[in-house]
Amino acid sequence: MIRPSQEMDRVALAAWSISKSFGDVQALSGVSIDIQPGRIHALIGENGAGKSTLAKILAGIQPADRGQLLLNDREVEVRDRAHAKSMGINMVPQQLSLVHDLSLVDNLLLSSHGLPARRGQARDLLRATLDSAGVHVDVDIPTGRLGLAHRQLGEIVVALAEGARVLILDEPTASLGPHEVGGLFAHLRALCELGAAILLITHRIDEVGSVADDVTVLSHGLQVFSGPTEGLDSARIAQLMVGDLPPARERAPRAPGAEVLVLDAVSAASRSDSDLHDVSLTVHAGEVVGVAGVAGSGQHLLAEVAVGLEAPLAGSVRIAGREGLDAVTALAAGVAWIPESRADAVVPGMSVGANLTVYGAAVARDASARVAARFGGARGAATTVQEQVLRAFDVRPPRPALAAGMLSGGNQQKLLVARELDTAWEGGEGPTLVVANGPTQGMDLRASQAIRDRLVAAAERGAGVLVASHDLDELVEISDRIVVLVGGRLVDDMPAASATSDRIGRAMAGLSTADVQDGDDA
Ligand SMILES: Nc1ncnc2c1ncn2[C@@H]1O[C@H](COP(=O)(O)OP(=O)(O)OP(=O)(O)O)[C@@H](O)[C@H]1O
Repeated sequence: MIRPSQEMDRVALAAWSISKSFGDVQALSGVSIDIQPGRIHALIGENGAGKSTLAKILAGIQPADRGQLLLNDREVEVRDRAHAKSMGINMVPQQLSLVHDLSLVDNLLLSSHGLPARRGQARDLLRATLDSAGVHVDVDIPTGRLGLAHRQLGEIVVALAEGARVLILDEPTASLGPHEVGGLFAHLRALCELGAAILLITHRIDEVGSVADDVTVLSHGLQVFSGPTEGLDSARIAQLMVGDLPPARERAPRAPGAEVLVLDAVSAASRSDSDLHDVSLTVHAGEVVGVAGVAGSGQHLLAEVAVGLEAPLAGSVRIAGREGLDAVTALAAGVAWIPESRADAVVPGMSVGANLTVYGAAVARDASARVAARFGGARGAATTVQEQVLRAFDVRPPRPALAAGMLSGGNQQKLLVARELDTAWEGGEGPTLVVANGPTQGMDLRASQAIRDRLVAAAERGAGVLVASHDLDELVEISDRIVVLVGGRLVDDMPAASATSDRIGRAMAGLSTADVQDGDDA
């Protein structure tokens, strides 16, 4: 539990009537927010609503076109990020900013521009912050070797070591499981009690009710609500955010077909996840297999093995009937790949249209395959076709010529899903196998539902679908079977009909599920 030993200076940050546009996109129009010390303020809204833009303005990363910022009721001009940090305002961005090859100590040296000036000082400062925070994270190993939850905490601890009093957290829980989320919130609440002011950007409505004291809801750059959460239930918050949702897609009955993915006694080694031990798993055509597990249980590595990005140390992997496929060949052969981090599959400097034509995972791993066209010339051809695909997947704005990095995080994810799951390109032929790791992370309610529907539709068209998610309700909704990973071993394999969040949760915790099966499911 984060327990700094001393009370912090109490800093209140407010923004009044902030507007910001990018070309003809009005990202924010007259938005106001009041972030008070000792309180957690949630900032929510659909993908592209303007949350990250507002957060970046508060943190001095981007200037507003109009509006005022007030620190403890005094108007301030936040010149840049370093200036914001000097006033105690710091932001942990959506894509974590720690350099993976560097330790927390070196990351602190890097981000604090030489203050502290020497490694020894930086280490002392971090250790003191960690000690007072009651968090145990190795400050000397490369942060890429830390689990995701520890990296997230590491970012926060680095921000605290830099003197943060107002902490802006852009979707810190998007890739964490329920257990890690609970731990993180306990830390945040403890920080609040010592006087920190916290702005929490999230898509998880349940978090707003359970952890936030205040909430601001944005929609299309406009503020539709700002005030205490007291008296607001989840349904009302969801309605404020996205209006009324269409019902989930009806499932058409389908019989499992041929084997499209077979892992036979696979063991594999990971740098940042659990190693896999003796994993055997088959996915058939027409079947959705869900993978559950607390963060770092091996689902990341399992997904990478399933698309040929990681070779097993022992055992065999057969993708679409072929053994020993590398990722580039597998992707070209009709495997759709939605990795855990969209940064591994969307190239921000390339246009949205060009991103529709490249290999996903190969982008990050293999520079020589960087612009390998997966669909020959067909995809590159017609801008109008690209526009149609972007609209079909609700990518906003649907402009092929825009650099992909200009899209909001959620819209980049929609772009990735469009590239991997759209079928129009290939004359209606969908992928043979879909491997998706956390496909709805950071997506709003409507977009999450649309992605789930697309995955089920892919299975209905005959693809085998392997999907890992921390959202257990999501797995129960779309899967035919759910397997559970604990420490890199498959410990359970249950038909969806007998899977409840409770039963999966017990299996994830390494508890017996037999009694749940008999009793609690009823
Ligand atoms: N640098 C930029 N250049 C052009 N447009 C931008 C830029 N940054 C943001 N936008 C646009 O501003 C709008 C708001 O984006 P923002 O990233 O703030 O949304 P968000 O609410 O954080 O979305 P998400 O939940 O998907 O992360 C979007 O339409 C986005 O495309």
